[in-house]
Amino acid sequence: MKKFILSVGYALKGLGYAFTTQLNFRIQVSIALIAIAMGCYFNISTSEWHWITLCIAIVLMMELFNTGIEALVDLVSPGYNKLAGHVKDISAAAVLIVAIFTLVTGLIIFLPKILLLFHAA
Ligand SMILES: Nc1ncnc2c1ncn2[C@@H]1O[C@H](COP(=O)(O)OP(=O)(O)OP(=O)(O)O)[C@@H](O)[C@H]1O
Repeated sequence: MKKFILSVGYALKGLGYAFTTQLNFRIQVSIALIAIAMGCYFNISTSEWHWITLCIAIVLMMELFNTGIEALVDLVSPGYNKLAGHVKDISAAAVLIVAIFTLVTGLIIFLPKILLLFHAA
C-alpha cells in the first residue's frame, strides 16, 4: 500500500513538472476545463461525455509523453543531432494527430448545439 501511495506521489510530481514547465500542457488543461464547462452548459449526453473525457485523457497523456521524450532527448543529446531532432518532431506529430482528432470530435459534439443557440436567439 505504501509503495502504491509513493507511486501516486511520483505521478503527481510528474504532473506538477509538466504543468509548471510546459505552456502547451497548461493551455490543454485550460481547454479541457472549457470543454467540461460547455458539456455542463449544453447538458450533453452520456456518450458525448465519454468522447469528451476520452479526448481530454488522450491529449493530456500524449502531451505528458511528449514532455518526457523531449526531456530524455535533451538528456542523451544536449548538442545538435539530426536523429534527436527527428525524435522530437515525431513526438510532436503524435500530439498534433490527437489534437486534430479532438478538434473534430469537439466540433461534431458542440457545433450543432452552438448553432442552435444562435438560431434560437
Ligand atoms: N538536440 C537536437 N538536435 C536537433 N534538433 C533539435 C534538437 N533539439 C530540438 N531540435 C529541433 O527543434 C525543435 C524544437 O525543439 P524543442 O526542444 O524546443 O521543442 P519544443 O516542442 O519547442 O519544446 P518545449 O515544449 O520544451 O518548448 C524540435 O522539434 C527539433 O526539430
